[in-house]
Amino acid sequence: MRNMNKLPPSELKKYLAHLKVKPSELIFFIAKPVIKRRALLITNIILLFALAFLNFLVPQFTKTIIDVAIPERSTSYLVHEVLLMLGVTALIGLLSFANAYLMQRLSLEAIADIRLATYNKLLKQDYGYFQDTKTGDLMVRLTSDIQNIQLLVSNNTFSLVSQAFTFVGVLGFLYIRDWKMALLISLTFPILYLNIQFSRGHIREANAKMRRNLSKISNQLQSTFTQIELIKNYTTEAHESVKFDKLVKEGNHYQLDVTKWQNILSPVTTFVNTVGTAIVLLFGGYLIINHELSIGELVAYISYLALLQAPITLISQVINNFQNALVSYDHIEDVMRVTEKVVDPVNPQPFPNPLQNGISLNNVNFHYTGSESPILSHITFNIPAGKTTALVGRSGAGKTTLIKLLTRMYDTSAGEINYDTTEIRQMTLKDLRQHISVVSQDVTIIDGTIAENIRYGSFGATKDKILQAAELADILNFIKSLPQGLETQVGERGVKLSGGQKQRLSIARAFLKDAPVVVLDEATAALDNESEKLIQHAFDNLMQGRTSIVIAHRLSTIHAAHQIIVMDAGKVVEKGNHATLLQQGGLYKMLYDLQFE
Ligand SMILES: Nc1ncnc2c1ncn2[C@@H]1O[C@H](COP(=O)(O)OP(=O)(O)OP(=O)(O)O)[C@@H](O)[C@H]1O
Repeated sequence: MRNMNKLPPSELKKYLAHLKVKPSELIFFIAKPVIKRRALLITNIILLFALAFLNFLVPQFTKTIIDVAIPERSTSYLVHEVLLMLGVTALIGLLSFANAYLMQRLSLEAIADIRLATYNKLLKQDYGYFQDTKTGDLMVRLTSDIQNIQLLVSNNTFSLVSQAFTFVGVLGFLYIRDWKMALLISLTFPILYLNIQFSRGHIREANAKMRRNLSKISNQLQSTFTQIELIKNYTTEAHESVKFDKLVKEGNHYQLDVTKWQNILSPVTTFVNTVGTAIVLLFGGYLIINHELSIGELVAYISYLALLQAPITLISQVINNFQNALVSYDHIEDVMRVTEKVVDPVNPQPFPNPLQNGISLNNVNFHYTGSESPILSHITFNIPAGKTTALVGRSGAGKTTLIKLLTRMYDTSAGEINYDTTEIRQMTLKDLRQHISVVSQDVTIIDGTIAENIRYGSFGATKDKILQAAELADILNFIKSLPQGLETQVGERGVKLSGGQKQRLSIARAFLKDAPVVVLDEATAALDNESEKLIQHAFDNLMQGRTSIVIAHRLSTIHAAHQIIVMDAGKVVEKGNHATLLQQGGLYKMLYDLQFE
């Protein structure tokens, strides 16, 4: 996946000014999973230092060849030194390979820890968190943001450490040999650094704009193809063409900007590097003429110069990677620092199974975070064990919200919900939710086979159990009619399931779960009579002997409910059974009459 999350430097600066995290926190964050892999880390550090030392050694062979072997006219010494040089270079190649491979392993393993921790933290978040956060933002955190951090745990960063070591060593060596020459060379370093920073800044800016332009172009293409009927009916081809042309030209402008800065960077860098070489040649040449330096030493100095220039290029890259990682870390910390509100108790009580009395709601109030107006107020009623309670009311009355409280997707703002005598917050979320099956209107079908869909959550279930659950949910005949039966792929590419079939599949899933409490949210979408009967039959089977709460949209289906709770604008306005409520002539009767007019 292309990393879309690298900000252009102009925005990066603004972002960095408002970060909630400190650079030291990022270092600690990355260091933790890296240090945990002690063996890999130590091996990599040893390899890096060995490489730094070997790189320092190579110019010494050239020096010896020019200064000793050639003047002494010793062929054996010459061959000996050349072979040694080749051997060391081959060793450098081998160690570089091992270092790159092991470094990548360390990086991938450490980042896997961070990715998993972020994913687990997200999974633990309250249901409400996902309602309030954009899915796209969460996706970016787990992909591009993590990728930015991974760039920091890379060979570049680590080799910067070893190159810095070489840098200090070589520069120190040069200062001791000839401080004037070393000083003059050092003067070229800030120029080199500023040139790289300046040009790279422009390249990054233009690159980021180019990425945005590319995504605009792809959006324009997508909307053109999906809205082709609209375009043709309103003859807006010319209008769309002008928009497209503008985008392409904008892209060209950024592309040319990248080319311009890349082509400024490279000759300027070469020139500044050559100025360094010229200084060495001038000074070195002067020293040779005065017999203060050997030719071999001069050649070695020129090789050392390259070792001094390499970390300067690298440092600019690492600084940029660090800044990007800092922004991404801030994003990840946004997730990490959210504390869940719906949490397990310190001393949990077990779910009272089997329920003796049922579920009671005492003076329950609720409002969503951010909205002050109550969605539910003063809700008090009992849901008797082993019987069916129906919730009815106009759209928006708060029925679904009430059900979300029963499974503790949200905590009540005030009041209590008790399962027998155990208050809902005294049980662990896992224990509570394992004892409740929810069949909601928006059935979730996972991308997989029919068997996988039924088995979801009861992973150990045998094939016989799955078939039994399918039969009880009135979906077995349909499954048998499919050529691949239980192994048929549903989801994106597979069989298209009808709304009714999806509902019955989720009822089968609930049968397999076999929880003592069931919550059914009847589908509001109109189903044909046959499908409705099948679902009703499956529902009746599921409710048999269980404590059931059903949100009924079609009032014909709840004649037999033990109790009907009528809600309006977040309050319970009527309670009773079908006959008594009709007699009362209130809201229930009105809704009922409306449906059968
Ligand atoms: N996540 C949310 N944040 C803020 N308000 C919400 C949220 N979900 C629902 N609401 C509001 O809460 C009220 C009750 O909604 P709820 O879904 O509980 O009603 P309902 O009785 O189940 O309706 P329907 O029969 O149409 O499904 C509505 O006014 C709705 O706009």
